[in-house]
Amino acid sequence: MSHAAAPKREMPESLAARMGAIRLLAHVLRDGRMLGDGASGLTGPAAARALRLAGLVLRHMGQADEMMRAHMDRQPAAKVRDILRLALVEVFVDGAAQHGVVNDAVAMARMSPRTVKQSGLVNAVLRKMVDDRSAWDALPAPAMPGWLRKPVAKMWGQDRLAAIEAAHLAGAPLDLTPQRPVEIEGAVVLPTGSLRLAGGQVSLLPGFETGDWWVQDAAAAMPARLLGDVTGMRVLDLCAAPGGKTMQLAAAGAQVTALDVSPKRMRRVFQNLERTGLQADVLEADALKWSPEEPFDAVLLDAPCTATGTIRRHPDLPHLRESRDVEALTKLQYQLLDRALGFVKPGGRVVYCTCSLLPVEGENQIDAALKRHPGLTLEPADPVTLGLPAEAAVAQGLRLLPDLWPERGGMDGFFMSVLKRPETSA
Ligand SMILES: C[S@@+](CC[C@H](N)C(=O)[O-])C[C@H]1O[C@@H](n2cnc3c(N)ncnc32)[C@H](O)[C@@H]1O
Repeated sequence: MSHAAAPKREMPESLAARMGAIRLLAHVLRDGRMLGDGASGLTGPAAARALRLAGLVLRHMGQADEMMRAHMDRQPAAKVRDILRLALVEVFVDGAAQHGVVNDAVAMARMSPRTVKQSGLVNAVLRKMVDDRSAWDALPAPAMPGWLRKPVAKMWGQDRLAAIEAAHLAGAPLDLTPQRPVEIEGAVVLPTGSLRLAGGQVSLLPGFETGDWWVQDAAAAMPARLLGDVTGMRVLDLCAAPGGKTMQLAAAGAQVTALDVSPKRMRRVFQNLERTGLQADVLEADALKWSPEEPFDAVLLDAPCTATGTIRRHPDLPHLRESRDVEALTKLQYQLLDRALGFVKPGGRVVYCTCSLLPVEGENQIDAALKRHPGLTLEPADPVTLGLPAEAAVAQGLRLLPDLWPERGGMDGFFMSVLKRPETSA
């Protein structure tokens, strides 16, 4: 007797995306890797959906875990926990239909020998939890980890902290820095000159192939602008990759040297320059060891930092960073700042910036540098002439926070300052 092979049934996209989201959660929470580098194992719309779901879980994980603690005596194994987290967030935050979510959660638990025994538990506990909306609604709003909340609340107060955390939940729009006028349907021109879109596939937008613009948050586009007219100036972009600020400076007419220590990230600088047709001298070097043959007119130092100003677009960050990262980063920042100050001519300017919410990576670095270097001065930075809210002005420069421009969709957290070397060496 011959048997015809059973036709292979295609997995529905919703289940494939949920499985992809579970893989992404393991990638972040257990492997300590960043979201968004293809770890879902999917492509196309299912990959995008998996990424969105994993991001949603990472944003609301505190609430999901609290809900599980209230309904379960013992916490299940890591993968089962992720399956339950995803289901809770899909039902309570994303508004997904309960039965589909529960069925897929049970199906996912059954798929692996390590979790199959817990599929009954997933079914029973999930049915109870998804029926308990009032318990979910009573949970406190998602919050940043304590090591981040404390310094933010101390510096800007509880109300500002709550507004920043709300901005993180709202996510981020897509901002573009144009180098020439470009028409993109649905794009709004921000007061700072960036173009803002709700989202979309970047490579399909008009002007991508021709390099008319590059993706850059409106806040990230501000540090290079602090140098004013750079036409013909020799500017060093220190810590340059992937090259957002290099492109801005080159487009503004500077003779740019772009330096970064990471070969992988440097490839992005080359690709970006090639696509936009802009020019810069590109150097792969460690700024702590390298020295220029001739000092520069200006240096822009976009120092490595906790990147906590970008949590809106990177919900994995609070799960990947720890308070102990801060000490090593602040040390590297002041070393890099001292190097940058040594790379400019007497009277030359150094823009120091970080995409961090933490004053120790921003305001405090400038206070300390002014103490370390007698004769070093602060140059004024006026937010209003750049199109920013007046409240962005602080003693050390400009402080941008994610809750600024709430009606326009916010901006990344950023700190920036302009320092001027004395005309004569002390
Ligand atoms: C915040 S990112 C720079 C973003 C970039 N300025 C832009 O606008 O696209 C910080 C960069 O510092 C680089 N970096 C870290 N330590 C460095 C060092 N010792 N020397 C040179 N670059 C370094 C990292 O490789 C990373 O690309």
